Amino acid sequence: MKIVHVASELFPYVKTGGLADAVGSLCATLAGHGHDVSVFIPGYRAVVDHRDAANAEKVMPLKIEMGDTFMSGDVRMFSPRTNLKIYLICREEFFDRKSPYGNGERDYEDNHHRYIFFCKAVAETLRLTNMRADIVHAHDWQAALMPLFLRYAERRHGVTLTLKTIFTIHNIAFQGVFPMRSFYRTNLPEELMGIDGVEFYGQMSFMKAGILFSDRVTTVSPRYSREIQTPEFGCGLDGVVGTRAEDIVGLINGIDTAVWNPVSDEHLPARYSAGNLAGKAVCRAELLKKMKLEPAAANVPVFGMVCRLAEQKGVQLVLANREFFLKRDCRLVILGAGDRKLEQAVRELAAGAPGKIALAQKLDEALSHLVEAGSDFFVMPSLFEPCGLNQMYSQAYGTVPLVSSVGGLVDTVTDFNASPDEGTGISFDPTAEGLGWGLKRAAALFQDKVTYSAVQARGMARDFSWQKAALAYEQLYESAL
Ligand SMILES: Nc1ncnc2c1ncn2[C@@H]1O[C@H](COP(=O)(O)OP(=O)(O)O[C@H]2O[C@H](CO)[C@@H](O)[C@H](O)[C@H]2O)[C@@H](O)[C@H]1O
Repeated sequence: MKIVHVASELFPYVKTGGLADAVGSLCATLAGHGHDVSVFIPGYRAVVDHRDAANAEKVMPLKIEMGDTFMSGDVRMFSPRTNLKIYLICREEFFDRKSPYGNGERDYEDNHHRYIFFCKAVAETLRLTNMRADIVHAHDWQAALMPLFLRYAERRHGVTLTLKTIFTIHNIAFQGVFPMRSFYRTNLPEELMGIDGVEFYGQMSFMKAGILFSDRVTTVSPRYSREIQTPEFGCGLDGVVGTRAEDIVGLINGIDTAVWNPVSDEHLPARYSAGNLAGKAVCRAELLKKMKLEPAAANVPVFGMVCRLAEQKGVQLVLANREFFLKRDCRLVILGAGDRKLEQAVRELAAGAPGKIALAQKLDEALSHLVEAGSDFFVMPSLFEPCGLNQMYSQAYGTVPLVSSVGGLVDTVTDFNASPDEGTGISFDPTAEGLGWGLKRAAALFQDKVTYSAVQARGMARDFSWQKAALAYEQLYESAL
């Protein structure tokens, strides 16, 4: 199949979160299965500067209609492996910036123009290169206008650009909602400004367009596909999602076992497997040392957390349970950055318990591997979680995950109290009390080494590979065609 992916992030070129991992691994796996895969991403500074892009071929210049004006840019392409081509939509004014979406304090004010340009440029490239895709698969709000632009370009030019369009919701909390006055930049028919189009409470919603106008919609876990049809999790789009109930399917993400594998992980000071966990103890000691924490005896649990410091990730629930960490003999390592208030609160928590609690307030891919490997428990008390990746990394690394029972966390972690013979982790309600209860159960479990080892071993034996996960996408593409 000729498959085109359109996304704002792609590991290892640009990553702010799980979207990059998911798109990167899915595309690489599909290419490995023999499909002809092209991925379009914006030519952000980090991507253009990446060594793989150094010899990118200039495909063509672009002139994109943006309302009553034309904006120029260019398309570059490189191929990091057989069957996989990465296309960069470049326009310095839009994408040559330090980070993809904002300056850390606020989002860029022209994000709507940037991603309208991006999507239009992808449609134009497909047309001018005569790519004739079987499937165009767009991810999240930044690519959500793809189905509309493709179908209108086809109508306007009398061509077929793709047979089917797929839209994946990685996180419905980020919708790309902008003032309706930006609609004129799309050059789409005015009737689309209404309630049956992109209108969302008087504004324009990119994500709504993706949900309504793609041939199929997917979410990144079965549970989340049901949750977002309810007011509690739908972020105002539950009604819109409900209209596509027949066409929506939840496909669980996988993990890239070439990158996330304790047997071969190059970021670790020692490697290990389910059969020989000696290396895990080395990683644990190294993690504590690196984070300037006191060494911990074998019966003192090390809790790890890696995430965007955002409400979604339940950081405030950890803060609400500060007494647990302060009073018990344990260690807590948090790697994360994001919301300024949460950063400040976690910094204060760590400052109040030197030697016991540490925060690394940055994005650090290598350290994230060490936290996964060196912790005994991974803390993930998300308020909502479309899929979540770290709970899967944790199981692969023999680190027992503590997760709230929402979204993909329900689909990927089995609670050991509820299922003593199958449990791979600890789950609880997404509340401060829920996490408190989970932490107490973790502390008790850690003293029972036989049960802890059994839970750990079952997690390590699970197959979360993309080899398996990508099959579901291949079946979806085939059934859509
Ligand atoms: N400070 C830091 N340093 C290094 N690495 C860091 C980091 N902070 C986070 N990460 C990494 O970023 C990724 C986060 O992935 P998640 O899937 O858990 O969440 P995210 O909410 O970003 O993704 C959204 O999309 C994905 C993909 O579909 C869904 O799984 C998820 O539920 C949804 O919210 C992991 O690889 C993690 O290790």
